[in-house]
Amino acid sequence: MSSPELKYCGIHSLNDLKLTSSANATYLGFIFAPSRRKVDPSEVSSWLKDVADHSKKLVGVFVNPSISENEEVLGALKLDVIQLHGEETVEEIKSVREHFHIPIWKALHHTPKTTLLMEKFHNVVDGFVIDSRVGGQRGGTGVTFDWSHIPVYLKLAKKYQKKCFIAGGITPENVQHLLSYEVTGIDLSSGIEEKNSKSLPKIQQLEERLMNHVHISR
Ligand SMILES: O=C(O)c1ccccc1N[C@@H]1O[C@H](COP(=O)(O)O)[C@@H](O)[C@H]1O
Repeated sequence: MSSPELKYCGIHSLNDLKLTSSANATYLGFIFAPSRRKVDPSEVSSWLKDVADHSKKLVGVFVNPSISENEEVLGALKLDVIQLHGEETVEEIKSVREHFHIPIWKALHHTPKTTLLMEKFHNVVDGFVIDSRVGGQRGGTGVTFDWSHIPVYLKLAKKYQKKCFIAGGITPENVQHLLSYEVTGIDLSSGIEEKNSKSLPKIQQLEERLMNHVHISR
């Protein structure tokens, strides 16, 4: 089994960026939507100049953005991926693709309709992020969904040759259980935070567990 791709999301300070840049995630995510983790693109751009390692892929998380909102962020920051975490339509996603020509991941909340939505969106996206639905919250909830549904999501993503990240409430404590589903991507924000900031001990604990799991599985 190969190691899942890792994304650390909700980086919202220079210190968060320093900690996550020197860790082992491939992707770092920034929230450009209403959230306590919302960041300003020009601020992120200045933080990036302060970190030694620029090799991470940068993901911008948006909720129902207008093209001009996307333009404002992409004008200040070179993003590698746009993550759409709202109720964007197929037509809106197509329009984002045509404007920006970078990979798009659609976040879908785990509900009885999620597989139908994967079928609906697969032609216009490069990947899916499956997250928990908690009331009206968009993401960053720190709550897991019923993981027994993960195999269905992975199978569908594989059929359509799309990336599939599992999000929502993943922590160093539960990641080993998650790995038993042979997930292809892990996306977490709250689970590596302490007092609302990214925590080095939590990142280290999570990565140790990921490494041990891969080692044991060989
Ligand atoms: O993190 C946020 O505040 C957020 C706000 C609006 C949309 C998405 C958001 N985060 C996404 O939520 C999951 C991670 O959540 P968790 O904290 O690990 O439970 C991830 O997809 C983030 O991109």
